[in-house]
Amino acid sequence: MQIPRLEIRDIVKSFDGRVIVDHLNLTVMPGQVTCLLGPSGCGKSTTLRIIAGVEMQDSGTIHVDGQLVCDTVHRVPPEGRSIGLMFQDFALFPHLTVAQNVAFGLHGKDNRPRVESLLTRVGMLRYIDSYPHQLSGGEQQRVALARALAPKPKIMLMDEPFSGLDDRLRDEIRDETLEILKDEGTAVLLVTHEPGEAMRMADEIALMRDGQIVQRGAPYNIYNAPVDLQAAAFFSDINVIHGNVQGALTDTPFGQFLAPGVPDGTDVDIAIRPQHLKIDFDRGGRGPSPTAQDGTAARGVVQRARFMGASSLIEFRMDFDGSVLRATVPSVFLPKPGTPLWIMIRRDRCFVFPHKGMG
Ligand SMILES: Nc1ncnc2c1ncn2[C@@H]1O[C@H](COP(=O)(O)OP(=O)(O)OP(=O)(O)O)[C@@H](O)[C@H]1O
Repeated sequence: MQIPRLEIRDIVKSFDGRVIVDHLNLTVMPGQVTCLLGPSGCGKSTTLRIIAGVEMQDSGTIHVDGQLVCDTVHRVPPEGRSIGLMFQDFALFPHLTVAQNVAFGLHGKDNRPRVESLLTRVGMLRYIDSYPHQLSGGEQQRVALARALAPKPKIMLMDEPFSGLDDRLRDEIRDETLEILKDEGTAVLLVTHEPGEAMRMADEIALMRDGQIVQRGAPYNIYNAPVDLQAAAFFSDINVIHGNVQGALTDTPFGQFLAPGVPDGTDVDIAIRPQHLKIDFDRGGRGPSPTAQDGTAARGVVQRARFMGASSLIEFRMDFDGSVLRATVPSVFLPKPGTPLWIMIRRDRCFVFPHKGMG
């Protein structure tokens, strides 16, 4: 069995009596990109700082390639952990040239050929004698990557390193950065609060909430099989329909939904992403005749329709209880407010959870 490049076990960290990292376990395999994804304040940066060795955990262990680097007794200092850092606040030194900044990553050794080869790798060789203020944000980011790669780290920790860049440049730089890190076989642990960024970059997403990992998996699985309503809602706007279970089934205005294993009498939330609502015409009030997979159609009236470029966002007020549901459809369709339409919910695209509220 392959040894994880990074393994953290049962890490706990409190500040002022408040638990910020709560028995957290995480592994990253060589060449793998794992994104620690979660809302602001859930403890992502603290976790990364503990792994880097700039913060000390209260309990738990960290192993790199099977070697213990930190428990509560034994502690390898940050520079001995084979860990590279690209943090938002870990900027280039303004008074040093590009070459000197990269050489800093070599622990100050003035190894010109190695500096040149790193700068070539990130496409920045021609700026070797420039100063940071002469570079754009994206160029500075490339130099920061060269500096972080210089000591050949086994693991790269990245804390929202691209958030200062504008959208188009950010996509370009992060794709390039990942390609380089994968080529080098570096394991990457990247912190972000943006689901889109995590899905784009990660081999595996670790979804974090209140200091704990609530779900781990490939982006496709996390998006399509969320562990609870909050996890579903973290990735997109979400529609929720309420029901109550009787005999493993829930009756709703959209027909019956399966709720296997849920005890009778349990209130459930049925969650569906806006792009998975199916819309059909009114046909003089008769509506469509849906298939078994679509369940029953329910009528709503368009309250608002917004053109969003590739798609339209349509808000319906539902006849059955006046609630609002949102659908996204290709933007060739932009109905007028007041238009009656019928909505169906695809059974294979919705998630049924026991009702807990959104916390
Ligand atoms: N040194 C510290 N002393 C006291 N509280 C701290 C310290 N460091 C972090 N915290 C608290 O721990 C909580 C989690 O912070 P952390 O920076 O890890 O969250 P995060 O998930 O990275 O959030 P963000 O995405 O906003 O950076 C916050 O409430 C923060 O105020």
